[in-house]
Amino acid sequence: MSSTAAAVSAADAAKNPTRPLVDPFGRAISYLRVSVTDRCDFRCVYCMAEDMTFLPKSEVLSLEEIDRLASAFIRRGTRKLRLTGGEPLVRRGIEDLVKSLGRHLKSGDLDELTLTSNGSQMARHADNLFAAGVRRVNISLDTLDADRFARITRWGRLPQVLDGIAAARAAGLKVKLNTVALAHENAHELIDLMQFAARGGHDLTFIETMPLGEIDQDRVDQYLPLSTVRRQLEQRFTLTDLPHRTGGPARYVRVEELGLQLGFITPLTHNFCESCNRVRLTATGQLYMCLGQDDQADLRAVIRRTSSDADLDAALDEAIARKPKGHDFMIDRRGARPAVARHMSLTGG
Ligand SMILES: Nc1nc2c(ncn2[C@@H]2O[C@H](COP(=O)(O)OP(=O)(O)OP(=O)(O)O)[C@@H](O)[C@H]2O)c(=O)[nH]1
Ligand SMILES: C[S@@+](CC[C@H](N)C(=O)[O-])C[C@H]1O[C@@H](n2cnc3c(N)ncnc32)[C@H](O)[C@@H]1O
Ligand code: SF4
Ligand code: SF4
Repeated sequence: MSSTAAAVSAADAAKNPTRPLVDPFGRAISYLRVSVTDRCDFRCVYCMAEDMTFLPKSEVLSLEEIDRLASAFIRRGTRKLRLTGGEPLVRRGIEDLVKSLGRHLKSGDLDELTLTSNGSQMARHADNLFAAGVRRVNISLDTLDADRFARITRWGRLPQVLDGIAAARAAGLKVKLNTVALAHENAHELIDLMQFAARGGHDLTFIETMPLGEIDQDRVDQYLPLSTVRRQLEQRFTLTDLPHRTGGPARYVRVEELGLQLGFITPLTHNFCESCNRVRLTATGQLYMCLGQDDQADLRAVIRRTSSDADLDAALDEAIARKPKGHDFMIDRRGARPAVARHMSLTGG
């Protein structure tokens, strides 16, 4: 962006700080995903290398800084806020942050405060999340087989996650399960996962693996296109398209025979960027305008330099003006093209 354009948006922001954030393609930004930590107690094979190094704690935003940035987005039109990670529930003080952000639900400035979690720590947090106003959580579950679970997550244990899912339900939270479709691991288990979700009254979303960051395995080997999965499911089940959207990228169907709401997240076989409504804040305060691109804006530098909301508004305008049209990642038989070197855990997916 030119310095003149930046100056114009800074002046505009100062005049009208509550103006919604709209990108150059006319897409309003109403969904902020915040990675509260890049650390995790699992090492999923599609997400991280086993010897992953994490950010020094000194670089990570304090809970107050996260609150300030998230609140600025809410003031500028964010209606949905998702805390993610790494594993958000391993961040010390996470319950205080959720409680504090819950004030925006009470004031009506936010429609949804939610979390994406691996479920390992959910059992001890579920009641407090509900009390803070969270009503829905997404929990990752790639398999129901304990050995396979240990192989995929490397450090995770299935019973702990199943307990977490049950505790979330018992606390009154609606659960959406996230399953990354993996060619040689869970391809033959997807229907079992659908039946498990239907029995528990959970929604379920299948996700195509995306080429972000170096991992120890070959992504081409892992990749299972969801267009193939959907065709196979259609031979056995009646899938009715649902208009219902959550503000996230999933397209939903109802699996009539199971009474299940099933989502497909298909960045590779069916790009959904044209209706993108979201940006991502990392634990160090970098704002990524697109999951599949490298460009970022350093919001930590802004809030550590000034307490002025007008300056922060100007920085948000400048960042959103740079939001790209979409991602460039690709996986096919010829290989995988990682558009970005960073791992999913840095931006929280
Ligand atoms: N390519 C792409 N993938 C995304 C985007 N947003 C979320 N995902 C992926 O979708 C998967 C599930 O993400 P979740 O954290 O459960 O969030 P969600 O799908 O927005 O959640 P809902 O609110 O339940 O719709 C993860 O693998 C994310 O990386 C996006 O903007 N682009
Ligand atoms: C990065 S994790 C962070 C939250 C939490 N640790 C969890 O696993 O749910 C968010 C989501 O991204 C998914 N994910 C991680 N790496 C991915 C990849 N390379 N491609 C597609 N989805 C991925 C995970 O399965 C999870 O559903
Ligand atoms: S997908 Fe989630 S649980 Fe698995 S390693 Fe990545 S951040 Fe951790
Ligand atoms: S890949 Fe980028 S543009 Fe596409 S939906 Fe995700 S964040 Fe939006």
